[in-house]
Amino acid sequence: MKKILFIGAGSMAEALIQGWIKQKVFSPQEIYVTNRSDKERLHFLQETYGIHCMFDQAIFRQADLIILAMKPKDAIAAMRELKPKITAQSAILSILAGIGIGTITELLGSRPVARVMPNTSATIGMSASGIAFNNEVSTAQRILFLQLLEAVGSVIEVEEDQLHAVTALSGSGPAYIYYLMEAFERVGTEVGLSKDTVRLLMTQTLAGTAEMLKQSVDEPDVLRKKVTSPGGTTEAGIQALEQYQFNEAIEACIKEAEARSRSLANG
Ligand SMILES: NC(=O)C1=CN([C@@H]2O[C@H](COP(=O)(O)OP(=O)(O)OC[C@H]3O[C@@H](n4cnc5c(N)ncnc54)[C@H](OP(=O)(O)O)[C@@H]3O)[C@@H](O)[C@H]2O)C=CC1
Ligand SMILES: O=C(O)[C@@H]1CCC=N1
Repeated sequence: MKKILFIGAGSMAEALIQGWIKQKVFSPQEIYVTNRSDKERLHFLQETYGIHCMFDQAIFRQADLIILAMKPKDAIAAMRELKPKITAQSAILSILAGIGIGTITELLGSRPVARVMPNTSATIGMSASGIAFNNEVSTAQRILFLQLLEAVGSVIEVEEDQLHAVTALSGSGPAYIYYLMEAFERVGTEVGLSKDTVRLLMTQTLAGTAEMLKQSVDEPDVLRKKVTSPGGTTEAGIQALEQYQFNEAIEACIKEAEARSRSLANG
């Protein structure tokens, strides 16, 4: 029986807990969760998933794996608080945006650390995660960390510095798509459809488009041109996107998010 300890009980901790329980990676009895002060939240998680939220402090010393899942702005204080409670035997899996492995080992001592950037689709086993390791991670631990992320979606190993870009793209990515869906629903209803119909049409369109990109040998621009008839509706739509500087907006979006990830390391 393993002891998996989450420090932080927010939306991303819940996504991983849900995913790991659903995929039977860990049983609820193996999962321990703590936060700063929100008792109601812990009660909810305990009732919903059957995990441990009120437990003996000895668990801190016995944890096989500790997951850092607080906001980056709270991370330094949380790690300072954590250090005296834990032993050298616990490995760390950090999902903190921006905060480097060097900072983590500086505060928690030299130990195996996997720095991961998942996304909230881990809830349904569809996360796209990036991962980087420090040199303390053994081959067996590396395989185990990869399995943990594969259980909740796909995972790709990157250089640690590239995790800022991963954060800007796939970490934040679900929010961009939800924002896009909000716009589709708003405008779709203006042009005569019900919100439910727009949701049905556009979720299937997003899923179908993603699957085409996965299965096709063609680049996105080739696939786009196959949709775009000369003088047709798509051409009119794309011209409007260009007129409203779609490319500039996307460039600013990703670069601002990447820069923010880098700046989160500095508090
Ligand atoms: N949300 C997302 O889509 C993604 C988030 N991440 C990363 O995951 C991390 C968590 O994000 P998210 O789940 O959205 O955050 P939330 O704000 O939902 O949750 C943060 C949690 O951290 C707890 N916390 C704060 N300080 C401490 C402390 N000193 N000791 C113990 N627990 C503490 C909070 O407790 P309390 O409520 O009691 O204050 C809360 O349970 C962030 O670092 C973020 O960058 C990564 C990928 C995607
Ligand atoms: O917004 C954030 O900072 C976190 C990191 C990626 C998704 N959410």
